[in-house]
Amino acid sequence: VEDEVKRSLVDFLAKLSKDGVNSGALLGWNSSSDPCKDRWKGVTCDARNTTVGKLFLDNLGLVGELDIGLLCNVELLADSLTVLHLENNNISGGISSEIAYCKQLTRVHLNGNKLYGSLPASLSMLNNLKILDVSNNKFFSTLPDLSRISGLTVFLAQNNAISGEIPRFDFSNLKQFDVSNNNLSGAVPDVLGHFTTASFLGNPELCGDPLPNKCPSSPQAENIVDNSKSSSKDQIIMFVGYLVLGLVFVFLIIFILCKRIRRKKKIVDSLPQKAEATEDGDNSMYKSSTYESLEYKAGFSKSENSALVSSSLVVLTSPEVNGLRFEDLLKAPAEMLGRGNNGSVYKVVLENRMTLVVKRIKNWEIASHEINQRMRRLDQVKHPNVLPALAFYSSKEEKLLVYEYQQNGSLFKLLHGTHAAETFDWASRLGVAATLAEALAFMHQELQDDWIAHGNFKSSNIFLNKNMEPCISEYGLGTVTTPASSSEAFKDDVHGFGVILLELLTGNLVRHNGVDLTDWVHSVVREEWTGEVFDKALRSEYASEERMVSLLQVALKCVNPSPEARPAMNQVVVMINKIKEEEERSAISYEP
Ligand SMILES: Nc1ncnc2c1ncn2[C@@H]1O[C@H](COP(=O)(O)OP(=O)(O)OP(=O)(O)O)[C@@H](O)[C@H]1O
Repeated sequence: VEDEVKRSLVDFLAKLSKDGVNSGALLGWNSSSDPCKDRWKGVTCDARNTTVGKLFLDNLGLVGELDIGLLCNVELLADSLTVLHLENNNISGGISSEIAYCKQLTRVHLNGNKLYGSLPASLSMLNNLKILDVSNNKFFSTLPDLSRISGLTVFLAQNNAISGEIPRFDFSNLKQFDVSNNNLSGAVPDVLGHFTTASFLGNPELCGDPLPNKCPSSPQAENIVDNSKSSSKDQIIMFVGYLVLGLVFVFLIIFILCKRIRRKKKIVDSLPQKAEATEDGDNSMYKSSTYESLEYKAGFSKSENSALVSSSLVVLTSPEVNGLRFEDLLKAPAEMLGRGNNGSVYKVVLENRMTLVVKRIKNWEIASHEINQRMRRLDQVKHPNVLPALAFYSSKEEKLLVYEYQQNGSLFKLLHGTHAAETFDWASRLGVAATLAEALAFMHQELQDDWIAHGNFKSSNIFLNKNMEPCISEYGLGTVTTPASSSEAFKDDVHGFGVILLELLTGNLVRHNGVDLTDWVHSVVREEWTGEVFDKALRSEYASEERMVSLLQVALKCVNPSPEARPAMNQVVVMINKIKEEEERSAISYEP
């Protein structure tokens, strides 16, 4: 490490003493040694020990003035420093605008000090910043506009004295945001439902959703109503203008309503007797005045329709749908749930209250007779954690699959939804991983010789059943039909399983801000900072960190870029069960 870097680090720490003693001496920082080779405490270097990457100086009781300039004005250090941790000390002073020169910073943790002044606008130049924690300090003045930093996922500034309005933030990307207990004022921006009252409380002059107090009507609007100075002529013109606009609007609504009622009447007339039979099931769609049939929703044309005759729907062996006819499906009220890569998905409520999901597959490049064969084979292989197809239809023009509707949603939603993660603890996540591994291994073993892999194994295809157990859906909808390509497809499933493990461990999306989850985890682990990958919601469960690391290792084996190097699913089961046993043993030994 260059002398200039050493000197600036020593000078930086010289301004921060511990119990009146130069903390440099305590941590072994002196210009005559090397921060990397001589392992200065709190310093992490690159793999070749030539540049300083991270400073961890948390909880050291450091007292003195923060001088960011000493770090960021030295080009060699500014170009390599990615992490600055100074949490929970007694440091005072402010953040100087020179912080912008430390362009590589990704994490800045300054919480729990006595820092004051304003947060400099130059923070917005830190393009790589992911986490900025300045909470529990004495910062005042206004918040800087950080909306340009697209990768910012955590912004914490609670418990300061910051004033002014909340500037723009990219709330769609932020995972944590807290500005509670400050002096902020004005309206809370649209947080897209990502954050609750807790993030904004304790700012008496802040108003609007999600806070309970509404904002007063805007001064502009008040002006229009109250402005006694505006001439009466202007007022008359404005009044007439509003009146005309209002009338046009009312006519437009009446016109649209009439059109809708006429259209709905046509559909209702074509439906069989219904709502009475659906007393306590999911009959909301029947009762709703806006439902439309699957036939209408999916837009089956008349010519196609005549080909869709009841005898052509193949009902598989599940007793729940015995005697289901195609007409029943087509006439049942339907709601589109989404459009995936392979086609559209509809929720359909039958007359007998059963709620089904109909998946309409586009461009499934498999011959109809092969689909027939495959679905019948899949029907013979039952596992409690695999959702079976209940029925299917396959013609040249249309391919439909019918599943039972799962009202508890997907694993994807559980992990990444608004109220995600907090209640999804480590033991449950490990349980989900073990159950899925066993179910997938079972299916692989049974269907190896039929060359039927899952084909699209991902968290949005895993659902939680009535008992909140994970169930694999859409097994066997891939396009593989040869033994050679099937072995690759089985390995793709293992990769998909590895990615699900990474989602369970990190709580992150498969692709976030253009960064692939697997690449990100690899890069963090390579830098020997494995603890950072785990979901914040799991970090309180320190006792289990060893098992989390073990599960991470299993995940990394599964996502190995080379398919041959990935383990088979039955090997994965053995590895995960071992981790589960260790977890159970440690849980017992922790019991009082
Ligand atoms: N059996 C089911 N029960 C409840 N919801 C379902 C069921 N199957 C699918 N869905 C929901 O329907 C929507 C669309 O499903 P789809 O499978 O097309 O999406 P996807 O998994 O993102 O894409 P694809 O599987 O085509 O790659 C999703 O919101 C999904 O949660």
